[in-house]
Formats: sequence, structure tokens, C-alpha cells
Amino acid sequence: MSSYGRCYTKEVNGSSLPDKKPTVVFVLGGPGSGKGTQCANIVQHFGYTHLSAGDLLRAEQNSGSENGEMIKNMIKDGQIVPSEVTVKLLLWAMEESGNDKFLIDGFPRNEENRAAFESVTGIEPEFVLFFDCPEEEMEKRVLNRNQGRADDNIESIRKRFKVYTQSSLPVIEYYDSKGKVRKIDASKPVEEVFEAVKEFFTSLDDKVAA
Ligand SMILES: Nc1ncnc2c1ncn2[C@@H]1O[C@H](COP(=O)(O)OP(=O)(O)O)[C@@H](O)[C@H]1O
Ligand SMILES: O=c1ccn([C@@H]2O[C@H](COP(=O)(O)OP(=O)(O)O)[C@@H](O)[C@H]2O)c(=O)[nH]1
Ligand SMILES: [Mg+2]
Repeated sequence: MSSYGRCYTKEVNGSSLPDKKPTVVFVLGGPGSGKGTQCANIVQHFGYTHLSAGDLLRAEQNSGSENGEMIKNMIKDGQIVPSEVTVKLLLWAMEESGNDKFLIDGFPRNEENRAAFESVTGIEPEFVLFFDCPEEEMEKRVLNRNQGRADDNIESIRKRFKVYTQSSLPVIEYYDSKGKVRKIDASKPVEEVFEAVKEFFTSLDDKVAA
């Protein structure tokens, strides 16, 4: 067994390969764009397992892991945790789920994340759902989120927006150049956003069934 887990790695050892590559959709967009909210809706309708990289990191931070302090400081500061930590958590969660369809929410956040996931798993996303939302709207939503997060304050938010623009948007542009981005106007009300989201998943189901 590799340090990344049994199934979703492209190890040469044939027994570690799953029968079929899982379906992965990356769900990207700035802080407060509505990724988590819409993932919960997609799960209800389309049978995916939702994996929020941020939630996995927060759980790891609270588990007393040796990386806890590092994760805590990086999240507070809006920095992106090294992929060796995040990819491992994602792979464990994928294996544990027993599912073969995943929404990976809030990852990859930079080029290093993207390249590491691809080289460790050999998985390319089916598509990238991109929640496009103006910064003022995202700021308002994050400040009203009320989930007790250490990074939902104006100082951390400013840093997160900067990191998003400098490091995360280029990943979205990379996938756009490969024709994989499905862009949604995320400034609309939740129900309207979900109507647009649904269309992309319905056409994927139709494609798979065809
Ligand atoms: N379309 C929307 N319109 C208004 N508020 C929204 C919308 N989508 C999500 N929210 C709210 O905004 C906050 C951030 O949403 P969340 O799904 O946690 O975003 P993200 O995971 O992208 O940071 C939450 O309080 C959520 O209830
Ligand atoms: O792949 C990831 C996902 C999240 N984070 C960290 O976790 C924070 C919160 O991420 P989350 O996706 O929960 O925030 P959201 O976009 O939902 O507000 C980020 O700012 C980063 O510091 C990270 O380092 N790598
Ligand atoms: Mg979120």
C-alpha cells in the first residue's frame, strides 16, 4: 500500500488500480462563491460524494495530527497547504467513500496542487465547475457565513482573495484552455444557480448513458 492509499493511485502494481477510473468534477470559485452550498444540492440529485478540501484540512487540523499547527496557520493566513498533505486526505476520503463519483470542492487551488493530483492519481477531471462571482458579493457572503471559521474575517478574506487571483484563477484558465470549464454566474440566488448547475450534470449523465 502506498502512503497515498490503495486504490486511486496509478501505481505500477496492478492490484492497486481500481477497475475503472472514478469520475471527478472539480468545483472551483472564490471564497464565498457558493461551492459548498451547491455541492450539497448536487449530491442530493446526482449521487456524487462531496469532498471539500477545506473541510478535510480543518478535520485534520482538529485531529491532533502533526500537521495541525501548520494547517491552522496557513488557513488563517489564506495560504495554500502543500499538496502532499491535501492529496493524501482526498485519496483517503475517496477510498473510504466506496463511491466512484466525486465532487472535489476547493481543490486544486494552485498549479502545484493540480500537477500533484494528476501525477499521483492519473485522474483528469470530467469537467471543472466554475462559480464566477464578484468580489463584493463573495466578501458579503463570507462575512455573514457564521460557521465560526478562523479565516472568515476581513483580514483573512483580503489575503484569500489575493491568493485566489494570483494562484487559483490560473488553474481555472489552464482547464479553460483544455475546454473543460463550465462557468456559472454564481451571483444569482441559490435556486437559480442550481438550475444552471443541473444542466451540466444532466448532460454528463446523458453522455454516460448514450
Ligand atoms: N447564491 C447564493 N446567494 C446568496 N448567498 C449564498 C449563495 N450561495 C451560498 N450562499 C451563502 O454564502 C455563504 C458562503 O457559501 P459557501 O457555499 O460556503 O461558499 P464557498 O464554499 O464557495 O466558500 C454561505 O453562508 C451560504 O449560505
Ligand atoms: O486544497 C485546499 C483547500 C483549502 N485550503 C485552505 O483552506 C482554506 C479554506 O478553504 P475552503 O475551500 O474551505 O474555503 P472556501 O473557498 O469554501 O471559503 C483556504 O483558504 C486554504 O487556506 C488549502 O490550503 N488547500
Ligand atoms: Mg466552502
